[in-house]
Amino acid sequence: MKLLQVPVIDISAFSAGTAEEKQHIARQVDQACRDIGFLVISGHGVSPERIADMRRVSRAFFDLPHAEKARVARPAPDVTRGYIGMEEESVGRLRDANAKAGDLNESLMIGPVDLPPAAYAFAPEAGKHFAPNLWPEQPAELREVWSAYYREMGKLAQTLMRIFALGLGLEETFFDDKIDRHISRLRVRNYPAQIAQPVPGQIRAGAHSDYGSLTILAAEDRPGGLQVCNAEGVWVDVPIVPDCYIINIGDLMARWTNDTWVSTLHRVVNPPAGSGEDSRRQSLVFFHNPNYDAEISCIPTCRAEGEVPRYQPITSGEYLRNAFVTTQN
Ligand SMILES: O=C(O)CCC(=O)C(=O)O
Ligand SMILES: [Fe+2]
Repeated sequence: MKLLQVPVIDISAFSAGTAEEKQHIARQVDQACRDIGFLVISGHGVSPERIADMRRVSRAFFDLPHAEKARVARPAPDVTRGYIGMEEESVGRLRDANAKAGDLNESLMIGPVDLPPAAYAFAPEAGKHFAPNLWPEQPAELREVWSAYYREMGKLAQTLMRIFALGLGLEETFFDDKIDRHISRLRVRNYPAQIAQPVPGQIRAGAHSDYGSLTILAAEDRPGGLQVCNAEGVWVDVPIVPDCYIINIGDLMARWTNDTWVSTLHRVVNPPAGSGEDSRRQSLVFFHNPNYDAEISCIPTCRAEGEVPRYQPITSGEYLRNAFVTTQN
């Protein structure tokens, strides 16, 4: 039986657990990634204070006047840094070229906070993946709080990639050297309360799949939330469990696994009309991406002997650049 709802999985025993405990976690994660592409994790080890700090400084940023936020506006469509205003993006465009309505959220985004050696970070093949971050002047503590969170997400992603490796029948460390210079992005999305009615077809975030290896999302339980399209084509709500993260895999991971795992369509719907101020919602989203030069070619355990892989090898950096430029208005 395929999972049709997003499962909650406790990963706390992974780091110091027995081989059997690790396998148990990895098998549950493998099933979630095969069937629905999403899971909720408890026992991730990130402190509630760290998450609360992120929420607080990010909210203060979004409360600034537009002109102040625009000082760190994203410099170009393929430079995934800085501020993107309301309706400046339509994430639905990656799957549907006709998705025109702008998404009803604004966001701020950073990339790596600790650079590898310059010869690697600024090699021609690196493209803009190590472009400098654009730090707002206010609130003054944002830089420190976001940097610490970025580092912590990098560590949690490594643990998750180890669980993934075991789940895929690989050595636990299979992904380690492919993600040790990861080009991940941390993005906070602010979904303002909806006072005016959206135009027909316009929602908080259009139906899309994520691009990279995995996403770590701290969402809020507010009217107008996250839904995923399950294997029967039904939109189901993702449960918001206190102190848990929502994890999903992205297109690059699906490709890596030869579509053994699914990168699932998801969207953020509008709150019911009249929800008022209570419907303001903030998401902390960490998009984990492998090193730009990691070759994404069919993982050996993901195809039968003699079977031809579905996709050509491609580097992570090239794959991601193509995805970024498709969705910007
Ligand atoms: O805000 C959310 O719950 C999801 C956001 C999302 O899907 C994304 O940023 O890719
Ligand atoms: Fe997403």
